[in-house]
Amino acid sequence: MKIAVIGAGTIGLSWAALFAGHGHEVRVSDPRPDLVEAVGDLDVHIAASVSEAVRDADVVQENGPERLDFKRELFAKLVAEAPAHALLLSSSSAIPSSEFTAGIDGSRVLIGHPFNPPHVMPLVEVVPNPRTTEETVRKAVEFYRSLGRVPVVEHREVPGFVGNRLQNALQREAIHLVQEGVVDPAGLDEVVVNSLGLRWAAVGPFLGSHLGGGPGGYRHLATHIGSSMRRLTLGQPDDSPEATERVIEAVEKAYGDREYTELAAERDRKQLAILAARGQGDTK
Ligand SMILES: NC(=O)c1ccc[n+]([C@@H]2O[C@H](COP(=O)([O-])OP(=O)(O)OC[C@H]3O[C@@H](n4cnc5c(N)ncnc54)[C@H](O)[C@@H]3O)[C@@H](O)[C@H]2O)c1
Ligand SMILES: O=C(O)[C@@H](O)[C@@H](O)[C@H](O)[C@@H](O)CO
Repeated sequence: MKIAVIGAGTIGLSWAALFAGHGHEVRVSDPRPDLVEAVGDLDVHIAASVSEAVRDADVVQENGPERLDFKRELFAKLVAEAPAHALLLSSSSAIPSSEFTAGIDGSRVLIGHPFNPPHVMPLVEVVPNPRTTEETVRKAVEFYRSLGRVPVVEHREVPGFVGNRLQNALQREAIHLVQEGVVDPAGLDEVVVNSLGLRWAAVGPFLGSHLGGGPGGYRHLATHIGSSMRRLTLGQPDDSPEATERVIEAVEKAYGDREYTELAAERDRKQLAILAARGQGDTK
C-alpha cells in the first residue's frame, strides 16, 4: 500500500518505521528542518509537500501538532487532495475527529490513536465520527490488524477517548500524591510497575477485579470488598505553574541523569519481552 505520514515527530517516525517494516511504500511530509536526519535510514520517501505525500495514497496517518486549528486546516486539505478511496486517519490523543471535520466530508476520517511508540505498543483506538462510514471503520481495523496492532473500535466520541482518560485519571492522582509528599515520583513508579502495571499487562481492570473477588468474582468484590474503596476521596492536583514546576523538578531529579534514548530503549526492551510472553512478539 501507499501510505502518507503527515508529521514526522515522535509518533510519525514510529508509524513510518512500522509501515516501512511491513513493506509499504511510505511518503513522509514534515516542515522540520532536520527531517533528513530524523528519518535516518528508514526506508521511506521524503515528500516535498503534503500534496505530494498524499497524491496517490491509500492511507494517510496524520501526526501533526495536537492543535484543533492545525488539524482542521490539514484535514480540509486531505479531503480535497487525497484519492477518494484513501483512509484519512489521525493519531490525535484527545481531539475527536468530528471537531476537525465540521464543514468537510468526514466520511473517510477517523481517529487511529496509538500509544507511544506505535511500532511497539499494540493498541490503536479506532474512533469514528458520526459521519464515518462503516466501510471506513472496517478498512481501518483491517489495516491496523495487518500491521500486528490491536485495534479497539470505540462506540462514541469523547475527548481523550478511553486510553487517555484512564491515563489522565491515574496521572492526576499520581501528581496529587507527589504534591502531598506521600511518595516521590520514583517511588510512585515502583508502586505501579510492581503491582497495577504488572497485573494490567496480563489482565485488564475488570478481569483483575473479577479475580480479586475470589470465587465470588466481581460480584463479591463489588458488594463486599469494594465498599472501603468507594469511601476514598481522590485528590485534585494543584495545576498552578509553580506547583507544576515543582513536580517537573522532582521527576527530573528522579530520571534527569539518564539519556532519553537509553530510557526509551529499556522501556521498549521490557515491553517487547512482555508482548513475547503474551504471544504477541510479532507486533513490531
Ligand atoms: N507523543 C505521544 O506520546 C503521543 C502518543 C499518541 C498520539 N500522539 C498524538 O500524535 C500527534 C503527534 O504527536 P507527537 O508526540 O509525534 O508530536 P511531535 O511534536 O513530536 O511531532 C509533531 C510533528 O508535526 C510536525 N508538523 C508541524 N506542522 C506540520 C505540517 N503543517 N505538516 C506536517 N507536519 C507538521 C512538526 O514538525 C513535528 O515534527 C499529536 O496529535 C499527539 O496528540 C502523541
Ligand atoms: O501515552 C501515550 O502514548 C498516549 O496516551 C498519548 O496519546 C498521550 O499524548 C500521552 O503521551 C500524554 O498524555
